Amino acid sequence: MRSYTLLAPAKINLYLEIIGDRPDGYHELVMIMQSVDLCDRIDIAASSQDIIRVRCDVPDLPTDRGNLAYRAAELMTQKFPEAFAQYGGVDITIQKRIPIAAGLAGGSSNAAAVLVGIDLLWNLGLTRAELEELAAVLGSDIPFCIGGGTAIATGRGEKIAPLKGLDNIYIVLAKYRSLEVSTPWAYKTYKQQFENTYLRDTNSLTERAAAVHSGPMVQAIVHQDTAEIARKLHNDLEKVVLPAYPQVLQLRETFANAGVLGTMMSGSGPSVFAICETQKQAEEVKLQVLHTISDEDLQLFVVRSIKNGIQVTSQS
Ligand SMILES: C[C@](O)(CO)[C@H](O)COP(=O)(O)OP(=O)(O)OC[C@H]1O[C@@H](n2ccc(N)nc2=O)[C@H](O)[C@@H]1O
Ligand SMILES: Nc1ncnc2c1ncn2[C@@H]1O[C@H](COP(=O)(O)OP(=O)(O)OP(=O)(O)O)[C@@H](O)[C@H]1O
Repeated sequence: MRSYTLLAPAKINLYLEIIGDRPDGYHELVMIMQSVDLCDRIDIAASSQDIIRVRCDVPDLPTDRGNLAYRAAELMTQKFPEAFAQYGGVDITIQKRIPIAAGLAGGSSNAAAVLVGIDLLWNLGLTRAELEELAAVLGSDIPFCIGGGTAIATGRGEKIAPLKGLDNIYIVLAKYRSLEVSTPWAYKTYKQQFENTYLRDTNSLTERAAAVHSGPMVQAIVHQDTAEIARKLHNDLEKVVLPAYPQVLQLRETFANAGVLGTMMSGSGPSVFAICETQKQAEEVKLQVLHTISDEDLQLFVVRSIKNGIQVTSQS
């Protein structure tokens, strides 16, 4: 039976601006996404049974349709019934390293890895654009996770324009294990408070996205100017999450006091990341934050920006 091992990286949002809402209940966004080298491992193997089976080393995570990896495999069986009939089912094994419900797109990245893995397993030869289109059916963050690296994401987050990849930037990620923030809650609360700022016509939305595309954050990325990137970090969802979750605010302040180049919440939280000058500083900041907030519930990781999304590491 053929099998593939894939690495599914986490993402952070260097920039997240909510510019409008949509008839489908989602929001119009302009985001700048960045993959980091904190990865889950996904093993995908052809199965002698005509079923999808998901196994995961985190017992709390569902292994049925509640798991995004399962749903990605199910989508492939629906879209490519002939290949499913020819090759049979799939066994998916997930080893989690990315904190769950963290704003780091862990589940999204797992789903992206399953799409890429089944494309290989079934010899479908799908293009990046075709994989992104399938990914968008499953979730807004999943298309980015396919190609990863550094990219602008617009629409509800599913339209991806790659940017020049950043050379090693060292980042500290922090998350309280037991703290979760609901993404629908964050967007709903933002709408309740800031709907008056939403752009209403297509031209204004396009113009705003174009302005971000030629704006200071993208310029900083083009020039690989880490300090400037760190100064231009932005996330509109902080406006609703920080007041409601004092622990997230405390992480932001603790990082800032540790002298990092810049710090921001990722996605809808509750993870907070900090951009550091060097790997050495990142390691020191991690220790300093662990010392300042002496809480066993707090997880910290030193990670590095990477230029790729889903990667195949071995096949047999
Ligand atoms: C916060 C981010 O992680 C930033 O990258 C994403 O915007 C969220 O991406 P995601 O988790 O893949 O989101 P989805 O699974 O597509 O949507 C979850 C929920 O978030 C809200 N949502 C999401 C994306 C978007 N552009 N507008 C929204 O309002 C909707 O209530 C939706 O029901
Ligand atoms: N393979 C998976 N890995 C992690 N969570 C999953 C997975 N499949 C389903 N989930 C569910 O999805 C929810 C969100 O988890 P996930 O780790 O993807 O959040 P996130 O990092 O906030 O995602 P995003 O940044 O895309 O909003 C969790 O409540 C979890 O139960």
